[in-house]
Amino acid sequence: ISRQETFSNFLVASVMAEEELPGILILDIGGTHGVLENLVPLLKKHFRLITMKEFLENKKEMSKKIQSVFVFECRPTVDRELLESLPNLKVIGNSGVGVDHLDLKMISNFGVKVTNTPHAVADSTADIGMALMLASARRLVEGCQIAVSPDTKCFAVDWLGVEVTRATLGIVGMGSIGYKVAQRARAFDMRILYHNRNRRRKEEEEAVGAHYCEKMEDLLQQSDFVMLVVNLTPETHKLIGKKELGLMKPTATLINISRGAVIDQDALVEALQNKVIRAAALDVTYPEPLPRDHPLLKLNNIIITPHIGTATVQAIRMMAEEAIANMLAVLNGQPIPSEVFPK
Ligand SMILES: O=C(O)[C@H](O)CO
Repeated sequence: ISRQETFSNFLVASVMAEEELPGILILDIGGTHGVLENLVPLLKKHFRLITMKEFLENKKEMSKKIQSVFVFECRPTVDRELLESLPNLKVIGNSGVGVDHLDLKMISNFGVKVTNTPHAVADSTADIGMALMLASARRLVEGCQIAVSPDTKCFAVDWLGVEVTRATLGIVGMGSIGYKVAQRARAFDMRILYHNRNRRRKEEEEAVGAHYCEKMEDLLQQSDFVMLVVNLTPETHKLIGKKELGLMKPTATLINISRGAVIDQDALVEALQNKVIRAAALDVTYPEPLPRDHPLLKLNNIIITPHIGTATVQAIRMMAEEAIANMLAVLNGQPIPSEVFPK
């Protein structure tokens, strides 16, 4: 069954009056430039939307109606105070795959389920990984700056890039996003290595021509491009530090599309300053955004994008659809497509 079909099974337009629909509270990071507003009609088919303003103005009545919280854009968190004020809350639908901003144990102690959207994010996040790899390899950002500067020199040999084609890509974290990256990298004739907690099935490895490295060190030593696609957990916090950067080739590029805290940023600054590695391309940092005087922003062998892995018209909508399907499944007592559990 295609992803779209799976979602639409759950997306039966509601025939209930707005008053009878389960109440949903939306948490967002603000400044969404109308993106969230575009999702409102979709949410309204299945839920009675309760805005934060409405909730705060009439807490007593509103809090009883809220059965779901929709966490838009992965970063706002749900704290104990909010959980204590929502006695009928059953589910937190996170739009996005990463749930490191949520305290899963605490939430589960309130009897509330958490769901995420691994399917909806996979293509767009894999695309941003490829985009960062290509942009860094071919020095696209510098190229743009040179093209618009008054003393443009075409074919400047002092800023040559490197080729992605036939290079070795090491994927750290071969979940659904990592696998999509491998599928794309195959089209570039890349040699693909991967490191994962669990080895993928033989057929899956063969389909993309990926070789398993039991030890991450082996992958780091051999790769021209290392792409980080792991979830942020206590085990992956600062997974890449001074020692790991030191194992990489001086010509290698580090790409991060997972979470900023997977890299020890101080060690990365040092490695980039001392040319321990060639370059880095990051869609994620900590904090986000970085303070304007952060040393990473002063380097010229780095590209940083502001966590835009899922910032496409299609992904945002699919994330909302997948989150809605999850939340409705919880509320209707059906099997939950993507539930996340505390470790
Ligand atoms: O976790 C994810 O899916 C993305 O980071 C969403 O922003």
